Amino acid sequence: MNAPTPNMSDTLARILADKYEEVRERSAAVSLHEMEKRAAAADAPRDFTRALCDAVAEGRVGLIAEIKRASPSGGLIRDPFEPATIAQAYEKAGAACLSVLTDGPWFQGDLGHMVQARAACSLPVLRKDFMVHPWQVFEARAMGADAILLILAALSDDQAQELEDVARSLDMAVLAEVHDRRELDRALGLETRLIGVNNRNLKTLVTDLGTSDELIPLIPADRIPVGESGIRTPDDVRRMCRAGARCLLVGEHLLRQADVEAAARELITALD
Ligand SMILES: O=P(O)(O)OC[C@@H](O)[C@@H](O)c1c[nH]c2ccccc12
Repeated sequence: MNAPTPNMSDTLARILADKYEEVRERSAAVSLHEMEKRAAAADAPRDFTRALCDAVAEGRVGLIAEIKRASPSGGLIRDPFEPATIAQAYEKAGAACLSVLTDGPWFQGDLGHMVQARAACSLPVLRKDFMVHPWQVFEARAMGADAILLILAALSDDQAQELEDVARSLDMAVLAEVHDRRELDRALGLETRLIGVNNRNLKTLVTDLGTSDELIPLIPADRIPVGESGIRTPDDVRRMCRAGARCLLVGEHLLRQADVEAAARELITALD
């Protein structure tokens, strides 16, 4: 388990260097075998992909609403920060799924936030973290996660395949995230139908909705495109929809509003 060589001006590389270290420490404290047992004993997963498809079939935006306290680009985003209350607001607004940041050093996230959010509602929940080792996938399921994110820019083909296989063996959904054509081609080699196009470049942290305009039309019809990051307005939602994505992952804009529920509803109903 070797971290890619960090180029210190590259944010993703720096995050990954910390993540490999974290996984090394945590998997020394709890063995892979023990984590597998905990995953097998967890509550049944909620169907993440189905929740998105149902929303779209009903004419809504399939919103994956994100819960995070902070981010490297946005700084402290919400304070006070109450994952359970936010989860309930998103559910009331009609969100299809949740995404909860669990990375500590860079997002002030915690697996506890995910546990609190999931317990407070009936929505399927994605563990948003930098997954590099099967141990983390078992840990995610053990703590209740219904889906994981696989960031192609952070993984070799073999790693992505191995992590997808573990997730599938646990009946979890996989959101494969890309931000250029090469990564898209690699993601299409996986079995998952959920292909996320991240408008944020994880090296520079700059967002550009043009990334979705370019890549979403290239996604085959048997997959489910998800537009990710930098989406703020009903116009942005319609733009993603014109590109071909009716499923969207939105965080910062919603979390900066006093009335999270109204803000989520505004985006979910933007196609009406
Ligand atoms: O807060 P935003 O700009 O609405 O973006 C949400 C989500 O797409 C973003 O948090 C994200 C997408 N891919 C990631 C990978 C790691 C960390 C975070 C992310």
